[in-house]
Amino acid sequence: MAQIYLASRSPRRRELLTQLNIQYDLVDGDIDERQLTGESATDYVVRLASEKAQQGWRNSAQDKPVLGADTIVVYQQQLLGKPQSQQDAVQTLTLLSGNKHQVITAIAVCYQQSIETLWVESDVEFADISKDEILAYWQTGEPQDKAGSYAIQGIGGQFVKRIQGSYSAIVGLPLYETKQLVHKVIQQL
Ligand SMILES: Cc1cn([C@H]2C[C@H](O)[C@@H](COP(=O)(O)OP(=O)(O)OP(=O)(O)O)O2)c(=O)[nH]c1=O
Repeated sequence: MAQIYLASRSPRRRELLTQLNIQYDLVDGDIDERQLTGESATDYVVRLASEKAQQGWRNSAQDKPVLGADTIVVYQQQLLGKPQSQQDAVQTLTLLSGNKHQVITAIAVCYQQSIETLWVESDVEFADISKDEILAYWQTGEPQDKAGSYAIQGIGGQFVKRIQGSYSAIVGLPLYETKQLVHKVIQQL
């Protein structure tokens, strides 16, 4: 029997949750992901995770907690989302090349009127990457649905020199923190 609902389309999040041995059913948590004017990166990512969990709650049978999550990539206060085009991805990866950026993942667990949230920030340092490498990477199809136009768990892993923080959070769900938060909410039921 499932213990929670997961409000996510992301195959990475499903795999990470399976790693925790948490049984889940899927529910639709689609929301409008636009950033509000003046909203900080952390406020934004926490709000999106919360809205996904709340939307999931509305779409569920409302008999189990709902987990939602969101991941963003930030370079010098600038939010680098999923690429809209090849040009967009080239621009993003050119900014990340040879520099350090942050990946922030927020999770939210919603049950009835209450919601618990947390966020995890990691630093990622990229090697220098050439325009040719960026173009070849775009051709693999991997950057398309990834925040910051790369996947550390895939081919993009070769661009990463160093990380400080949580590897699983960069992929999409911080394993340690997710386990703590889900168990805390389940115990309160
Ligand atoms: C930086 C980075 C991001 N990503 C992914 C994780 C997220 O799936 C995605 C960020 O987009 P999100 O909007 O957080 O998630 P999503 O749209 O894929 O899924 P859902 O909203 O349904 O839960 O980028 C990686 O897979 N690897 C990485 O190294």
